[in-house]
Amino acid sequence: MATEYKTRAGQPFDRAAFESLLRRKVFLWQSFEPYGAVKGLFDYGPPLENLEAEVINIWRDHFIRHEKMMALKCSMLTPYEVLKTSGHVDKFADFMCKDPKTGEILRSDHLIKDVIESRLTSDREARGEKIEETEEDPKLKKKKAKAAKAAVRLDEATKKEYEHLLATLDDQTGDDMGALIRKHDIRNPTSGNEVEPPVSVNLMFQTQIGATGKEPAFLRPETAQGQFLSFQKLLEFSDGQLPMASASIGYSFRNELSPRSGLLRVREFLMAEVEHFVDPQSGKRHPKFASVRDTKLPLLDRKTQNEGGSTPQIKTIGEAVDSKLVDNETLGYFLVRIMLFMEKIGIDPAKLRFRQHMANEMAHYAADCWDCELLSSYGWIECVGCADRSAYDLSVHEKATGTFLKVREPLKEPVRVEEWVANLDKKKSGPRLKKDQGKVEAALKGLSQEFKEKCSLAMEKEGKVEVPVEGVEGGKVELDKDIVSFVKETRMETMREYTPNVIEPSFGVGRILYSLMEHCYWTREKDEARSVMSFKPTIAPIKVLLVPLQKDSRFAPVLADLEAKLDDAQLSFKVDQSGVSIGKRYSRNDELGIPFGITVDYESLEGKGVTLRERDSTKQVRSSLEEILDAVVAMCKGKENWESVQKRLPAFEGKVEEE
Ligand SMILES: Nc1ncnc2c1ncn2[C@@H]1O[C@H](COP(=O)(O)OP(=O)(O)OP(=O)(O)O)[C@@H](O)[C@H]1O
Repeated sequence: MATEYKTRAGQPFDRAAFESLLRRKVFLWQSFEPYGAVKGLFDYGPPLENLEAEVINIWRDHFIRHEKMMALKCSMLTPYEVLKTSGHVDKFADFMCKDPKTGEILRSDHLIKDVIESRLTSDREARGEKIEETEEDPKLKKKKAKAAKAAVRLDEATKKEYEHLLATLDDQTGDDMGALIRKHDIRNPTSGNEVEPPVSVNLMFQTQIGATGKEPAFLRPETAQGQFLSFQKLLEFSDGQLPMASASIGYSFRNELSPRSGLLRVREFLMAEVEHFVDPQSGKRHPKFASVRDTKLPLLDRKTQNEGGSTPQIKTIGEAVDSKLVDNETLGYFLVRIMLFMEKIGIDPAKLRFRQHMANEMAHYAADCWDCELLSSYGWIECVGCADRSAYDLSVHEKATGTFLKVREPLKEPVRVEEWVANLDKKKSGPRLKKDQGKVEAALKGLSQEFKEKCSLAMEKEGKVEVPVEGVEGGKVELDKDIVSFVKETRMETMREYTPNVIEPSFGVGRILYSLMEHCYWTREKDEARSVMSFKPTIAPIKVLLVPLQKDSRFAPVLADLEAKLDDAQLSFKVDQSGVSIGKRYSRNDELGIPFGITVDYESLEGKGVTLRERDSTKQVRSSLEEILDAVVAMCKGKENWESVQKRLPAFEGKVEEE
């Protein structure tokens, strides 16, 4: 569906102009440009690198400090076995279709989405529907009229089917997508060729540790596994108390099949992930849920999507959790905290929604999953995944390694427990089982009560049993009554052991930064459009612009004083002493999103203060250097806003020189 994407000032968004600003002001560029650039890899220039640092600072404060999370830094290089156990080796894949004639590789869901969306656009053009608000542009008008002539009108049933298909695309398996491609004659849009059926391709970058090749490894595709494998240390650090949470900020790598949409789909990206461990018997309640209960969120649920809808309902998180729309309090608490974080950094609340995962989209072990999606000129994009991963990860790693990854908690009252146990006579079994001894021991421990009871009966009857054992030849071992016995034992239990469940908010920092830049971008309509990046003062990459009225060495002492004071206040600043007019200097720095400009003029030399200009309103106030600096520091630390500064400091009465 065509999204009428507008800037914060309500203007049609001009992506070409926006991208040109990003290039001109060196926010980012494709990596290794002199060698022809590599798709899906980007370098950040000073404005974006600083913006990222500011956003990360707020993330650390909002999550790690405020929620008392345990920050971790885990290795990016990950042994094969870890990711085999987690399921990534077998399942971390996307479906791709190959164009057999050109060799082009296309991601199956993107291919379907692009073709179906373009058919729907063509249908709207054929119906003469207005697609974007750029109708006034005569060139575009002409282009549209031409497109409308060539456009293909769909019948109502097909149109409905296409709309439903797009709303439910995330729910399709590889086979489903193959069937859709055949049914709707979906071809490679660039060549017009038919494509081969979807095949699954793993997205991890494989490598090896050491030179022998004996230790295969991957660059991690997420930071989570390192956090799970640090579980015991985390539990020790939190004095054995749950709930507890770890957090990690670091790079992840995915060999995306068709990187596109700039920073939205790249092959190397910064993630900020939280693993919140909770006792499942607590009903996954959150101690601070009451403080967020009445917060309203835009929630697009699974049912609405299944019916082809895309409009979220506004509900309080209290209502959503009470009605079980959101599975539990902890998940609900994090959805609210994610939204508050987004608002804190300056994301437009009208361009944010939470979308529930469809049944097939969710990992098989997940209890519930919601994505925080942000609207950009590319449509709604997942920027944070918030999943309830249940006990899956800790359980599989415990099973694979034999490491205890549970919580042990004293019971209020001892409980009498009757259970079947398998007793292995190690003296006798050692020489017979040899290297398999450990594996058999682990397998016997893992047998269910039911299976152990059956084994005891079989032993009595036949004197031997067959037990499944992972990692041995044939996958099973025959054991006779000489070396193993199955008996029912009664004991008093004083401790409870359980595997915590994990709620995981997972942030893609690059996607958030890109959306944020689009949300902050607008143009000042004057003789010609001038672009502005309205970054909040708290996150702006550079906080202050220092502009002497003219190139004149007499300004040097006041500038030096200002610089020292800004430095003392730990505020980043830029001095623009170039010969061009003040207005031009302001406007070219508006493109960098510098929120405040301090102008030093001849009156400043007589101790009559300096002028402070605010980027978005272009309004100015004048006061003593100390008062202006106090105001700037307060606004950059988020302690005061421009409205209140304007009330307490006199407006600048002189000529406001804007280009
Ligand atoms: N290729 C990528 N480029 C940039 N950010 C990404 C990429 N893949 C994932 N992310 C970010 O990491 C977050 C968590 O990853 P997750 O595994 O949930 O994503 P995903 O469901 O695989 O994303 P998608 O379906 O868009 O590929 C996402 O919400 C997103 O912000």
